Amino acid sequence: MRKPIIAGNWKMYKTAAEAKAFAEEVKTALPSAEKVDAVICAPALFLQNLVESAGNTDLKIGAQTMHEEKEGAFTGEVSPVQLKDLGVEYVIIGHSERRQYFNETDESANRKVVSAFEHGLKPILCVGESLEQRDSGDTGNVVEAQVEKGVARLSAEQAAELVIAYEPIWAIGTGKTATAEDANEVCGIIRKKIESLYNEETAGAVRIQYGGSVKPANIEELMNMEHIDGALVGGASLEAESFLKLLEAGANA
Ligand SMILES: O=C(CO)COP(=O)(O)O
Repeated sequence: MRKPIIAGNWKMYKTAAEAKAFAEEVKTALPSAEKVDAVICAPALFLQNLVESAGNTDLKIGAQTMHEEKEGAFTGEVSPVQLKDLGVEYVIIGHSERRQYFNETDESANRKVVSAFEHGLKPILCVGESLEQRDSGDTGNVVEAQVEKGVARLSAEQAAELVIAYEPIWAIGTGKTATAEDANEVCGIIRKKIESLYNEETAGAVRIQYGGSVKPANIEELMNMEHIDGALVGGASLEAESFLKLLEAGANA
């Protein structure tokens, strides 16, 4: 049985005061950590304060990206060692917005995933097709290739610990959600790919999230699907009340 994982991706939203108020509200109302992993991936600026606000509650804090090197002359970047040092636990890698606007590739995502594991962070690797790729029937091939390149050099134990987020690009921030069946089908393709690259046990352990316009109104249906183990949520993770509803749905799945 895979434990559901609900992660909020705040992207470039909120002020420090808003971030703190969110954590203070959410941390007192979390469902049991035995039932769901609750993660907020915040702008790097707020990570330290959020880790402090979350304290020893079950609210886990994640970054939205990181550099692959542990240190160096990389102006503006944040290293995995720095994140780990703050008490950050998760890191989103290869989000489609990073791929689109910041030239990230499957290869750079792979280097970051490997580095995250090396430095004791839990990576959430994002994959997903564009509308054009979906319309031309390429979804399966595109996502399989992203997964294969993304997990290169990972051991079976690491792959089993990985979280993969399937986020169809056309569903992000558009209000368009993949149907639960379509999302489940692609998450199933991802799981099969992990099985072919590793083994059945690893494929059975890897957690696969769906992301793209997830909200309290549609999460239950998504979470009922066999291969969907959680959600990576943008807009609907910004308000405490909405995030708590998503966590509740995750805990009850
Ligand atoms: O990109 C996303 C999460 O990483 C999805 O964003 P929305 O939930 O706002 O569509």
